[in-house]
Amino acid sequence: MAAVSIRGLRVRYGTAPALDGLDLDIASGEILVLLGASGSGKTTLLRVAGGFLAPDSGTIALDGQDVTALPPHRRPVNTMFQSYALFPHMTVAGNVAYGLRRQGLRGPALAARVEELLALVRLEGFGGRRIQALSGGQQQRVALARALAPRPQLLLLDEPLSALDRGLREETRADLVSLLRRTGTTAILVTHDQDEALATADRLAVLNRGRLEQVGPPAELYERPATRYVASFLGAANLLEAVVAESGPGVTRLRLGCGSLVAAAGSALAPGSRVTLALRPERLRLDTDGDITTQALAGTVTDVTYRGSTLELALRLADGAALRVSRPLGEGAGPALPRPGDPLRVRWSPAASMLLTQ
Ligand SMILES: Nc1ncnc2c1ncn2[C@@H]1O[C@H](COP(=O)(O)OP(=O)(O)OP(=O)(O)O)[C@@H](O)[C@H]1O
Repeated sequence: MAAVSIRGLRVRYGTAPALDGLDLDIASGEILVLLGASGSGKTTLLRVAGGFLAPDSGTIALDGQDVTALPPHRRPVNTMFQSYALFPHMTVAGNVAYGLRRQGLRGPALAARVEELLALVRLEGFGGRRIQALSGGQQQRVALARALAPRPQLLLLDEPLSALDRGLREETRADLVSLLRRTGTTAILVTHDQDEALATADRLAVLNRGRLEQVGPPAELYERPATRYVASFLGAANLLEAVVAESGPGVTRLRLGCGSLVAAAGSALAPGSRVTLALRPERLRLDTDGDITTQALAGTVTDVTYRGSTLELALRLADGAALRVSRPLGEGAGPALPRPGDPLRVRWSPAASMLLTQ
């Protein structure tokens, strides 16, 4: 279980940089989740960390020891691939034992360690099974046991749950986190799934074009995104262009494209400067909710989607800008649902406004 220190990592394929001078520190035992659009450099970072790709420049160190030049089998890092890459002709025990044999473990010590690992992933008694005779979830656990077998100081997980169907994903995700915690494993996990990222990460790192846009605990990135990319990538966000009308202590007044003047928490922006106001759909309320928020925008309903636990509304504002609203549906919410064409006012508190300048 090592602390990881990545400094100035650069990788180029041809001319375009896949990693563009990346710095990242990961604490010992931490689960860092990498999130980013397709092509942002996530796989490239895992390949460099695993030793499968040499960076053009930069270093990666584990507990202060530079491992940048070490080949994959010489560094205390293991990768669990999206495809699991299990050996289909071997048994479950054979797969788990593979890396241990390469480390020189034999006989009863090897058998005991394999049993220990199978117990860890709740597959006791499955050692003699063929890989093809396992469910997807069980194969995932074999792959995890095999990856953890040599006690790697850093575990790299590339979309570890993507092969599982939805029902199994949440259960397996919780198992995976508990296993990483129990073994104290430092992990970098790549996922495309935002919910999974928010639920799994100690810290999230959002990559955009080979650079880190923001790194921090999930709630911090969700509540205080630093950039438009992070705001729109992590959860849904309405992004409204605005001009700063005035900026006083703790509060900024903005003129939106639809002409409305609204207040947002935060200050120290020059009047006249262009900003983006980001609003989470679930932080918007309907006028009919009758609460104490201070400002409203008028729009027309363009689309209504009933999701059982929530109602998703699409609105169009006076200037044509679209606004998404998500409201929880409680008891008896059925009869009075808004309909396309209805005029509707949405309210929100200044504290729910996220002001973005980049
Ligand atoms: N072997 C390669 N040769 C040339 N370009 C590559 C190669 N591998 C990746 N790239 C490019 O490098 C950039 C980063 O790719 P990478 O696979 O790291 O992204 P990613 O974030 O993992 O994407 P995805 O989510 O689609 O897996 C992309 O622009 C990609 O096209």
